[in-house]
Amino acid sequence: MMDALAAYSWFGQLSVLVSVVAVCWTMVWQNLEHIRLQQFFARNFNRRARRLAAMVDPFLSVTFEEYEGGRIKSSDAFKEVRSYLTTASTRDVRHLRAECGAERDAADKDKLVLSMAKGEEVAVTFRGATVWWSADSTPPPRDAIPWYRASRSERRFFRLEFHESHRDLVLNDYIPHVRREGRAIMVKNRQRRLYTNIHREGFDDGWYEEVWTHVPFDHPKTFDKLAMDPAKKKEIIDDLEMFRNGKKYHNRVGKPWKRGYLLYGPPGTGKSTMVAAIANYLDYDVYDFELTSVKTNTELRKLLIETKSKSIMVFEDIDCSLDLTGKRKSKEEEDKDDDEEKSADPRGASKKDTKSKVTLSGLLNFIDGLWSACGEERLIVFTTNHVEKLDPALIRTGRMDKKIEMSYCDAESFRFLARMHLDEDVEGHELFGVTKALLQEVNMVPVDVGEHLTRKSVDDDAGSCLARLVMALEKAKEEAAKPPEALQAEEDGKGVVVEAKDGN
Ligand SMILES: Nc1ncnc2c1ncn2[C@@H]1O[C@H](COP(=O)(O)OP(=O)(O)OP(=O)(O)O)[C@@H](O)[C@H]1O
Ligand SMILES: [Mg+2]
Repeated sequence: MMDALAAYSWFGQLSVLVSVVAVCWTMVWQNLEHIRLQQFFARNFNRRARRLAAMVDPFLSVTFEEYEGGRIKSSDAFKEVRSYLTTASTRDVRHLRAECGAERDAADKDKLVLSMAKGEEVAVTFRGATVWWSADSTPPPRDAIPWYRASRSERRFFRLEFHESHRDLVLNDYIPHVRREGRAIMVKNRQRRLYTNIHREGFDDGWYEEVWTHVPFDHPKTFDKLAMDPAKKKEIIDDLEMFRNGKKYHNRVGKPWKRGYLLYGPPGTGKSTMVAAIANYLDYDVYDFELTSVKTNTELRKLLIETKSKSIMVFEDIDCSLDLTGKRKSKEEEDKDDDEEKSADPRGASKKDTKSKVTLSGLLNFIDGLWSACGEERLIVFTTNHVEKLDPALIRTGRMDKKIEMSYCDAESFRFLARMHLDEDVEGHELFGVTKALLQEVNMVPVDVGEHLTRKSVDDDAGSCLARLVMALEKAKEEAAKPPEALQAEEDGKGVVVEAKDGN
């Protein structure tokens, strides 16, 4: 009994002692050196845990995700890795993805650009070290923003795995090497594209919607096939050259690297052709904005975000696409319009829904608002037949930096077109001088001059083509002499642009 009591009292003292030590320890831990002590223990524990992990799994990995951070633009590193793997992966991988590449010559026509498919893995040896690449994806987040394409698609990524002993080699040398190689392959395989924002029926499966659809861009027109004043042509080429090499300049003055071109003139004077020549000269993609298919300013901005650098954004016949003749609407007026449309009779809804609500201010913001600075090296080109209809704000310097008038065929352009279409020097021909003289008196657009100079049968030669052109010009001259009402009626019937020169 005594022993039991003694043991009980001993345990009681021990528990008091333990409690005191615990309280003291807590005080010391929390108040005195607690930060350093915690770090000391944590460090020691982590180091041991890492050593243990390294013994079990000595491999490290780097992930290259398609969309980083805010997921607004796909990552350059991802694209570079994908291109790099087109060559690195094709030998060992069993499942490949095939895409068409650039067609530089006939031999390239049948070639495909191959890359590894999802779920595949490939080993690559770099300076004696073996690394492994794999391609995979994760499903999109449940809270994806419904309208935003990138957030609705699966999140693709490449994973690079390597042994810990190659850490410095991989991070300092191999990854930069992959990026360089990837960029070089991208340039080699790049196929220029013509994009349109007109949606294709049945292509939006409700899950993955592209705002732009594209076809390969292979327009044959170049500057040396475009008839215009040689000095003017040189000026444009010089301007494009300065723009292309203007990275440093734009950085220095703090300007977004973009430039606006306004091409104006009568139908058939080569405005669209000039866009093709510029795209071919700069080797840029072309985004053809069909504004009548863009329903709101937000949609217009979305299209802008999805365009790539080194591209031309074209707005053809801008005066027809939007009502730009009126003054800019105030915010209240725009809101009122919105409310009216929302409360509109449902029977009229389909008609209202198809109407573009892009406003002038939306377009002005597109050209030089904050969002216009995302991406670089981009030309914005407007074409119009009626420059006088455009709001001055739209074409002021800074928005449209270069204004190019495309005009009727003059003597120099005629010489150029005759040589190009007839493939021979016709300056010595007796009808050459006659045609030149008639072109001084009558306005004819290059498309019509070219059409008359085109051989229509195997029996056609330079003489018969020139004779046809002379006849057309003489007819036009006669028509020009008629009263304006009669002339208008005939023009409407023919659809050919013929115009009397001033004073004739
Ligand atoms: N200056 C030119 N040099 C060479 N070809 C030309 C020129 N102008 C027009 N053409 C030829 O005429 C055709 C029509 O030209 P284009 O479509 O570029 O005219 P446009 O000014 O854009 O007309 P629109 O205002 O109706 O859109 C093209 O096939 C083009 O080859
Ligand atoms: Mg055109």
